[in-house]
Amino acid sequence: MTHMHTKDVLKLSDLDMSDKKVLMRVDFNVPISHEGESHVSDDTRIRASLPAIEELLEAGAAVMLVSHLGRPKDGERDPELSLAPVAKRLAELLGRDVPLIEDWIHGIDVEPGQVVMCENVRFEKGETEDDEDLARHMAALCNVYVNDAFGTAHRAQASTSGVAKYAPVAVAGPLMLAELNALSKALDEPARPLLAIVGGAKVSGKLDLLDQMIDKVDQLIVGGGIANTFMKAAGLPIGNSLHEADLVDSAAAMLKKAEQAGSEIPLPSDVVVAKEFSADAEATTKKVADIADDDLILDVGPETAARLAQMAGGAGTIIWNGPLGVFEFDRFAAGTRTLADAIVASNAFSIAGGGDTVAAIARFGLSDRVSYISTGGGAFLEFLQGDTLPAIAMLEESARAWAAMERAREY
Ligand SMILES: Nc1ncnc2c1ncn2[C@@H]1O[C@H](COP(=O)(O)OP(=O)(O)O)[C@@H](O)[C@H]1O
Ligand SMILES: O=C(OP(=O)(O)O)[C@H](O)COP(=O)(O)O
Repeated sequence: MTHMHTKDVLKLSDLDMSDKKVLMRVDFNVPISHEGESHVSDDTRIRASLPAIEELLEAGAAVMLVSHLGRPKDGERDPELSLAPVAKRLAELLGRDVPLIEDWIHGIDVEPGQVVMCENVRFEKGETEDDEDLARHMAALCNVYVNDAFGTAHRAQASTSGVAKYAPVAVAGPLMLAELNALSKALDEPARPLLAIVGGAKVSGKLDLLDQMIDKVDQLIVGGGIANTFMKAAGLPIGNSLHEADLVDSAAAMLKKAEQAGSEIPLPSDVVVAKEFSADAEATTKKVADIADDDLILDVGPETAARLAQMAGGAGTIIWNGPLGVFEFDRFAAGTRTLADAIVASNAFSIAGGGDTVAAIARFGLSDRVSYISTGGGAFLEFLQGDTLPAIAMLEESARAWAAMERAREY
């Protein structure tokens, strides 16, 4: 289905990293709990980056880590989105100090064999717009830029794209390469039927991808805010639930397209609703027709969950990004849990990814039973479309420039 020739990018072992200042983009956009002292509630993405960090430190590099966390307003410092809990967790995992640098864009003091964490890159104005000036500042911090952030490879932003243009050289990290290889292999000739499950809260980014996906997969299950948008498109009541009003028309067009292609997108017949978005809100299970104007749909109901679980049981390959409901609240976790149980009990090759999806699977204790856990969610959905991800395109460009320079040296 998709092919990635990893020879087209440079990797860590292609360069001498000793005494080099290395700026490495990682995806530490992890779930944070603010109950008690703020802490990382799922560290999968941090652990996945340890091999790259350790390899660089062993090679004698000075390591500066850059990541975003959440979606602060461009250039605004939201204390709830500080990477402080992440730096703390990373320090525990590495067994060494990891200072968090608040003001880093104009220069960082870091010695070979040392690692520092830069504060949330989305606190810097222009990051999400791939601002050239910001990208140049980031590039000026380093001798080598490494991109190991597969989870953010679908974003063309200053720290994932622009910086690679201006840094002396840009290379792919080991997690980035491992993810691309594993997903290419798994999705090359998938066992059929191929089932995709797309749920969660990032409706606008993901719903757009479904149109092409309908042509590639045999079955599609939607959940979370995406399912709500489809329900509205089908004329069903959704009360006050999360959805994307601007995309209702395109959801309606997709329902029609799927029906014509003979691959129905099943919509919930029952749901679990609440009157407020909170862990101890009263949970009521009802038929879709009974949803009231002030209801929030926070999970699928048991009848729907059983139907979706049955679909998972019959699949040859399952691709899953995005929980079916608000699994962080126990009362609204049953739908996601039922589906996760069915996925791991099936004979399908299962691929699951995304910050929250992976956290849900870990919460249910099922991580070891999914065939492949990816650190990417939206990134692997975009990878599925078959186009080169923007961050990878930049690494390829840098590798071409590097090769040209090597040839010129031989002249
Ligand atoms: N019906 C719903 N209403 C509001 N939020 C939802 C609903 N269903 C799921 N969610 C939320 O979606 C979030 C995950 O969405 P998303 O970021 O798209 O997934 P991922 O991080 O796995 O890619 C979870 O925090 C979950 O609570
Ligand atoms: O968590 C991420 O994506 P995911 O929710 O699809 O797993 C990435 O860090 C990208 O974050 P963004 O969607 O705010 O750019």
